[in-house]
Amino acid sequence: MQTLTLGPSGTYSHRAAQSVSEDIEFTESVTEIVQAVANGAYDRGVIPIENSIEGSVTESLDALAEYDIAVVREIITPIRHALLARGESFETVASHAQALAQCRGYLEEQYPDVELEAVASTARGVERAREDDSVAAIAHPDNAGDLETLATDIQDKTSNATRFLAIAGADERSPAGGKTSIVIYPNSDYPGLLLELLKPFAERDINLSRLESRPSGERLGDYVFHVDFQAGLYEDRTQAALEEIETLAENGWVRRLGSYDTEHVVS
Ligand SMILES: O=C(O)C(=O)C[C@]1(C(=O)O)C=C[C@@H](O)C=C1
Repeated sequence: MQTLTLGPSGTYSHRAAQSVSEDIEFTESVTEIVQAVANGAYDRGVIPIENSIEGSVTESLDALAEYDIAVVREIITPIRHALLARGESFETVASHAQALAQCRGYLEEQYPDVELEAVASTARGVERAREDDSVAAIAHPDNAGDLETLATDIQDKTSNATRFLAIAGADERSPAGGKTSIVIYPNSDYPGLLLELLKPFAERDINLSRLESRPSGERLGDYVFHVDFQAGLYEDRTQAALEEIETLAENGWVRRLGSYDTEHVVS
């Protein structure tokens, strides 16, 4: 299965994608991954969606609201960062913005004067450190190669974990699975709207595992809601809840991304 994920080789996305396929290619944009799967250029994509310290990967959420794809699996993996460099004297730390944020406390305490450089991925940061001895990288320790591992486990919490989604073409959307993701764009605004959108789940005892709002981009204060819940699309209660939500969102749209199961990858 041809799979596209965030590169270059050695990213955490790459590690998660290895549980999906052996045939992996790379790009340095999450939006491009979703786009390439939506237009059929790849069978699968693996994208980071949420981190336990830093929260949403907003580019991923926005791409899921924009392109018609299916979510077919959720992959949760612990994230343990190392500090890698050609030597001990460096002036800049390069990594993915999420990784820099996950190590904020460590960096402020140990290296208060370094500059932080956000790059497309952790593995791209490693390439920067390889090219330039004034740059250190934050990445998975397996990326060290000829670099020195100056510190390990530098994330601010040992429980640091990221949730990835495996995505496929819309024709592979499945009703089966213990979890479902949907995106709601009500395109209206009145007191109690969000309460009304959530009631159909509460009334059927469907547990929400996540609710995130993102700007619709249409006008200030107008939102798209990303909702994950612990039930499958195959269940009657899910279908009934979604029918009610579709009626409430008749000025906008509801996208059913699909049902899926969770895999925990420890690597
Ligand atoms: O840069 C990487 O290695 C990625 O796979 C991206 C990413 C992210 O976007 O959250 C994935 C896991 C970690 O949380 C840090 C970075």
